[in-house]
Amino acid sequence: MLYQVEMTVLLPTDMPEAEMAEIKAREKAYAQDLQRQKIWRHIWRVAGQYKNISIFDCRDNAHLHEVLTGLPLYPWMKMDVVPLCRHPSSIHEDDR
Ligand SMILES: O=C(O)C[C@H]1C=CC(=O)O1
Repeated sequence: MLYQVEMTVLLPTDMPEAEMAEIKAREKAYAQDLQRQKIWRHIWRVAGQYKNISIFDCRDNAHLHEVLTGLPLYPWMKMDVVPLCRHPSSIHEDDR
């Protein structure tokens, strides 16, 4: 199942820089691993904001929940999830 997820990152301004850098490094590794597994299909930066719009391909809602709550930045994120289904005019066979 495909999901559009909008993630807004809201880090506290008083978080020590070293801690922030360590969390962001773990986040990047986690995100890139999921992209290699084809679970995190697309990620786009929303211009001018600490926010991304992503497409996930998960087995079901529980799998998406597991993936999102596993994000190292999850405690500092606002998530907006939109479940997607195939558009009848799509030419992409892997849109499900
Ligand atoms: O930068 C972000 O949008 C937040 C987060 C999502 C993937 C990643 O590497 O960081």
